Amino acid sequence: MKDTPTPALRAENLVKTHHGEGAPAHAVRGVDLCVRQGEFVAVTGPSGAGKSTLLHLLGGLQRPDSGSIWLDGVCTDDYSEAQWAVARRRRIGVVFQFFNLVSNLSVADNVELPALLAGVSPKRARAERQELLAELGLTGKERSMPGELSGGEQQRVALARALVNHPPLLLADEPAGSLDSKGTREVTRLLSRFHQRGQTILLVTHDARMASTADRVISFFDGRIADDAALDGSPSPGKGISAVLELKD
Ligand SMILES: Nc1ncnc2c1ncn2[C@@H]1O[C@H](COP(=O)(O)OP(=O)(O)OP(=O)(O)O)[C@@H](O)[C@H]1O
Repeated sequence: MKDTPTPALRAENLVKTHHGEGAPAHAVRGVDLCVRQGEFVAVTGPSGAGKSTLLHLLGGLQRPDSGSIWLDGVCTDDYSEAQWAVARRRRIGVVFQFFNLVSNLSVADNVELPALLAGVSPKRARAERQELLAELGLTGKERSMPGELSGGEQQRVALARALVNHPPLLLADEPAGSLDSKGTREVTRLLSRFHQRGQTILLVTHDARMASTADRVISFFDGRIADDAALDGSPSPGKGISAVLELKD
């Protein structure tokens, strides 16, 4: 019998309701998800569907009301904030729409920081940073401050920072959402390149062209997976729209 490889990420029956000023927002309403090692999954769907909330849950940036998440087969149910922080340093890279770089640190320091926090030697952190910045076309920008860079350059720095510790999983929340078409093409190309080298990626995007570069596109609607399609035509690994319609009947 063949062994099934451990998924990079698995979620079971995730539920999250936000309690803000108005009525509660049922952002994620019972999501099951499995992402294979090396898979590139895009999550699309209308504004307010719950995509960002899902990504925040998967990265431990928000806690689900119920449900479980496994990273590389390890259940995170009992993770403390500190354990999630360590996971985000070593196992999960995260990039956001607005880059979230530390504005008073240089490009080099922004990229090296997660490596140093993970206990990597300064020499090794410098070498990793140099290699990634070269790969991302940012050689010569090491001493620049984030505010001196274009949006596309800042997002490439954010990608370098997210990948400096070689995390097995990259979560990207609208990474091109504040970029022009050139910046969007750049980020799309880079994600594809990292994916081709084996990086597991979960990408939230409104951009259909960007989503089409993934192996698999999940359509999110009203807090649920409405469709889950492998783009190469192989059988879908998750629920399809029919399952959701059945659920609603
Ligand atoms: N911190 C919060 N407090 C209260 N409500 C929230 C919070 N975050 C999200 N929501 C609500 O939860 C729902 C899902 O939001 P979410 O940002 O996850 O959707 P989305 O699909 O990512 O939307 P967009 O594409 O516009 O970013 C929305 O109704 C939103 O208003």
